[in-house]
Amino acid sequence: MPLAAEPVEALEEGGNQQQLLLATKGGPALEGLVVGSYCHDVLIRGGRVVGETLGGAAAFVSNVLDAASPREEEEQEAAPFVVVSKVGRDFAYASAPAPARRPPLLCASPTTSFHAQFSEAAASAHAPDRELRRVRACDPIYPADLPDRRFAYGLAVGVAGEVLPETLERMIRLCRAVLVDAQALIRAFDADGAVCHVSLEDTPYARLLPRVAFLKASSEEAPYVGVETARRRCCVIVTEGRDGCRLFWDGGEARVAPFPAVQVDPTGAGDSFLAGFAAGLLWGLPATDAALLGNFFGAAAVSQVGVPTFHPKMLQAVKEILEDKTTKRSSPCINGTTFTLERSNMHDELHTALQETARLMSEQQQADPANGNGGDICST
Ligand SMILES: Nc1ncnc2c1ncn2[C@@H]1O[C@H](COP(=O)(O)OP(=O)(O)O)[C@@H](O)[C@H]1O
Ligand SMILES: O=P([O-])([O-])O[C@@H]1[C@@H](O)[C@H](O)[C@@H](O)[C@H](O)[C@@H]1O
Repeated sequence: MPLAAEPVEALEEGGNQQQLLLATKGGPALEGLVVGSYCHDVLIRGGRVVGETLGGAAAFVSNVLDAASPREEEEQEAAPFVVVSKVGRDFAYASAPAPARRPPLLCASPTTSFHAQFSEAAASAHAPDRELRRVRACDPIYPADLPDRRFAYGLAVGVAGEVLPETLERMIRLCRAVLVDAQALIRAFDADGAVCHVSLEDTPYARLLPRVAFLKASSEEAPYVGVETARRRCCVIVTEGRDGCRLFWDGGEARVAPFPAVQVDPTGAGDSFLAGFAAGLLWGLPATDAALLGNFFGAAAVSQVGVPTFHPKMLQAVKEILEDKTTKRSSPCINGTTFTLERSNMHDELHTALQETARLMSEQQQADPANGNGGDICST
């Protein structure tokens, strides 16, 4: 599959071309660009507020990229990626790890805020598990808000329509490969702020799809994406909650098995999936194998309320598995010229090894009363 970015020569707008070339030469080889705003999440069940947390795909994505990206020993602190995010002066989580590490741009408008209303009944695998209402919206992210330099990869992860079509286009110009969350493209909001969806084909984003590498949608969003049309333009990944995910491309498809999890809060599962998937590509895995890492971090996300904290032992185990199973760390697919989509012959081994880690972590978490989760937010 060809990559999305345009040649460096095309980067004349908005900056000095020579500077751009220098920045690319001197910068980290696998620097990423994450575009989407942090937000406030209020979790509500039965008319009662049961949680208030940092939200926004950018927060969940940063958390997983920092945890799972391949890194040299001396880069322990933070993985090489930039976050372009906007919040208002009311932002309540400036000292949380993700915003503290990569501070958002401050705006006069308030921080984007969502109310997530969970149904009283336990969610089934594919039924919507929550109703989302956007109660406040921060400014959009404009093309001029993005840094003037090249990136190995970009993640377009808006939650409230903040990634404008022209901003996505600019990302495609700056990044060698762009991964997009469909929720950044097809969300609309009714008069009350309730999230609804529009058909991707009817949006200005549709024409950009052939220049996108991967488009991720939840099974609720998939009908609005139009998988059969979209798969002819880029690789489409449909996440299916506790059932894992499927990949669709022009001429092939694959199902990728899930990992065990005790769900306490489904918020951020899709975001964490996408970041785990991107990390898998950075490790040099083919897309179908990288989706295993997506499923792993999606499962880890639902096991905690809000942005999850990963146990260092779990991360060490995952890193050892990836070091053992990947051979191409020095030339990851995301930095090459094409993507391999089909599963490798060690797909099942990788699943088994990660599953063992997921099972151990899940058991530890259930046994540990200090994990602070206090029960399942999304069901009674
Ligand atoms: N209950 C669960 N058990 C295990 N894995 C889960 C569970 N819920 C979600 N996941 C993982 O997270 C991914 C994204 O979840 P999904 O619910 O499909 O996305 P979204 O949060 O966008 O609605 C899934 O593909 C799966 O890998
Ligand atoms: O749960 P998920 O679909 O991965 O992503 C979520 C968004 O849908 C939601 O709008 C936002 O408020 C959450 O913080 C989270 O980013």
